[in-house]
Amino acid sequence: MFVNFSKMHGLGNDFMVVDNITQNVFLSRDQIKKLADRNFGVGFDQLLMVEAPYSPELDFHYRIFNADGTEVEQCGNGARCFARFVRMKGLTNRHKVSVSTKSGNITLYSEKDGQVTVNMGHPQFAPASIPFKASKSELTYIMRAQEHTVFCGVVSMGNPHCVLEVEDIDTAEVLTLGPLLETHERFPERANIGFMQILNPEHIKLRVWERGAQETMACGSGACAAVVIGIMQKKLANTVRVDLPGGSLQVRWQGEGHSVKMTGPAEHVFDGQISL
Ligand SMILES: N[C@H](CCC[C@H](N)C(=O)O)C(=O)O
Repeated sequence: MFVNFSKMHGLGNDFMVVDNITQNVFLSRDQIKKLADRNFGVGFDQLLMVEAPYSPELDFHYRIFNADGTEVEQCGNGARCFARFVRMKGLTNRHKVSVSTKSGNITLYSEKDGQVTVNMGHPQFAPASIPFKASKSELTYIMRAQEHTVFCGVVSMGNPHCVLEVEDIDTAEVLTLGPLLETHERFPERANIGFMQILNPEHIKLRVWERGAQETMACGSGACAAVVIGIMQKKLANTVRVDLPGGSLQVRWQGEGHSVKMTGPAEHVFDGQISL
């Protein structure tokens, strides 16, 4: 079986994007893990599948698989690349597309300057919606992992996020605390772990240890989660610049009852074909 794909990235968070409308591709978890391998496969953080919509009022269905082969509910950087891919491949000529994901519907807007804005939907805080083991919803939780005790915010952007505030992003213990918290027993579906340094209410720095992909150059849903947590803790304004190792995103949120908007680039690197 041959699979045609595009290699794309959002600020270095990189993707293998497959048109599963004009192709009929089924990949097992093991095949996805092999394709994700940066030495023996294509190499990517996530695999994105473009599929036909499940209902007439939507334009596409959007499936996301982490490098470890697990299917997940949301990928913000991937959504921007999805928007560029469907126009680039002639699957639509619309600047605004509505797509369903495992966790709900999102809307993608291809801007004239080449950037893409994603309406990421409403953040969810109820522990059961994350999912997260807690008796009630709190602004800040205490988490213990081995010898570490940390204070964090927890939110779902469709996918689960745990956000810690740190003094200095460059010395944050991302590689030790990240995996410990990703697999913490209080996260039954695991979680993405964000390390946020607040420079001022309109500007943060962020590193993310991603569930199923380790530390990535950028995490779109993680940027939204960090801004939402910062706003809930009354430390951030409603429009924030988020500097990630791979570049910057703009995240906007007017508060509870509103959806989160994220704007940033989406780059096409090359097209390829792989035989399986
Ligand atoms: N690792 C995430 C999926 C990809 C999210 C990230 N690449 C983004 O841009 O939002 C998870 O397991 O929920």
